[in-house]
Amino acid sequence: MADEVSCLKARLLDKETELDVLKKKLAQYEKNEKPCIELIDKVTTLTPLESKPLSNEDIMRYSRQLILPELGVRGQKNLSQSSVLVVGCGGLGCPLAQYLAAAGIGRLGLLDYDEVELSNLHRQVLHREESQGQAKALSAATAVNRLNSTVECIPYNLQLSSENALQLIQQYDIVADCSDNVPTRYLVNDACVISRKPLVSASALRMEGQLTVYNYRGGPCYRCLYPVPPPAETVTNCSDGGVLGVVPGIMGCLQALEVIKIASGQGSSCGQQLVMFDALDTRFRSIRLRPRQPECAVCGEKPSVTQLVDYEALCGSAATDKCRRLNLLSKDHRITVQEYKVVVDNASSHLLLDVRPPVEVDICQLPFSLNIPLSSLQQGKSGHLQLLRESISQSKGQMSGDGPLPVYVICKQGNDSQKAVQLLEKMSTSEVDEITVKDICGGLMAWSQKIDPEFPQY
Ligand SMILES: Nc1ncnc2c1ncn2[C@@H]1O[C@H](COP(=O)(O)OP(=O)(O)OP(=O)(O)O)[C@@H](O)[C@H]1O
Ligand SMILES: [Zn+2]
Repeated sequence: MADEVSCLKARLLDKETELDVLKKKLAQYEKNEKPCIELIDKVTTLTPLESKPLSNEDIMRYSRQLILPELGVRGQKNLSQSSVLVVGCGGLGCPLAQYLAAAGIGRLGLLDYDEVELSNLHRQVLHREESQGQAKALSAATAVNRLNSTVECIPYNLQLSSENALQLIQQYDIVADCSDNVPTRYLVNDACVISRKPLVSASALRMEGQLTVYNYRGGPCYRCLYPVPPPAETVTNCSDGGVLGVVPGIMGCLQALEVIKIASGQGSSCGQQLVMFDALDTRFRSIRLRPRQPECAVCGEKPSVTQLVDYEALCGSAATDKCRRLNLLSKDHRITVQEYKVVVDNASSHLLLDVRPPVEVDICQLPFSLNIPLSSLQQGKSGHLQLLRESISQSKGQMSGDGPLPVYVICKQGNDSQKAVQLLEKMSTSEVDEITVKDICGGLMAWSQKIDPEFPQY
């Protein structure tokens, strides 16, 4: 009888515990359904993080890393008292924020001015299909909060600029650059040097990635290595060059690793080192970087940059424009997609030259276009030049009048096509003398947006 009673009591206790867990879970789901995270559109003043002992829940949650001698209780507590500002919640920022939150970082500032798009989802793994159109900072913060609600998450729907960077960065212990443009890289660097914060920086493009920690323990800053910005037209981003989603995933994880080592107190070994990842060969290489440069404009002995400057002017490119529109040609060397549509509708004689690489032509193309990639024109590939000459004389033969043959050059967004126009103009063959060359502004993406909505966007 007594056995029976204690057995029933034990079963009841089990059921009650199960019920409790289910109730807690339900409450959590209900809480997460609501947008419980507040999006911030200006820099606010943060209170310092408190030092707290690890709770039993913390001990259980972090148990698998707590027992690592490299981390231990001291390292875990250091993590929980550290704050990290993530600049950019894209391909790098998503995996970085995810692992920092999972590891128990104290405070995460998630900064991005942009909104989630369908073409982000193959690599920006915190965002979901339902988050399309939502601010990336909010979408990332919601996902992070679902993963670890004990992490204080601050989503900034802001563009990092010379006006707000110092005030923001000064409030964080470590900064992670997960942005995708050169002006922001210089801005983040200078703000970190001026605020004396370590900068964990990574990049990923196509099938390659790079990682370095700048301004750390006397090591170089970004400007020590790259004192002068590259010419704007030589810089490629993911929407121009493409990227395999897992590559920023790997680089963002490496960034998380370095942040965790710095925040926990173990220290990073990348302070004067560039780690390069080649995804094609699945190989990492590491090179030692030159040390801090005494003549560096920002961290040198007599710095000329002591406050933030105009980084878009410095780099000759915008910090927000994802399509980075180049402006290499005068107006009379360009036509709009609407003007080109009139040419097509009137069946006026012309040659349409598509200078995209074949891999993009495979995705979509306008009928009757001649495809010669910009790279082939630049390399002066004889087969391709011959093809161009033949196409010009063929189209010229079909012309009714005597004037030069109009050649319209198109690419994805209207940058490469401008370079091609410049190249064709420099060519001094007699065939080229018989043509007028113009770039189609905004390229095929403008065609899709303004002329033919059925034409795919990519
Ligand atoms: N100055 C800045 N302030 C805030 N966020 C920035 C700044 N510069 C870049 N970013 C953000 O950094 C992120 C970089 O990530 P990534 O290159 O993967 O994304 P993307 O710009 O969405 O890519 P895509 O070029 O394919 O559209 C972007 O979300 C971008 O909005
Ligand atoms: Zn420097």
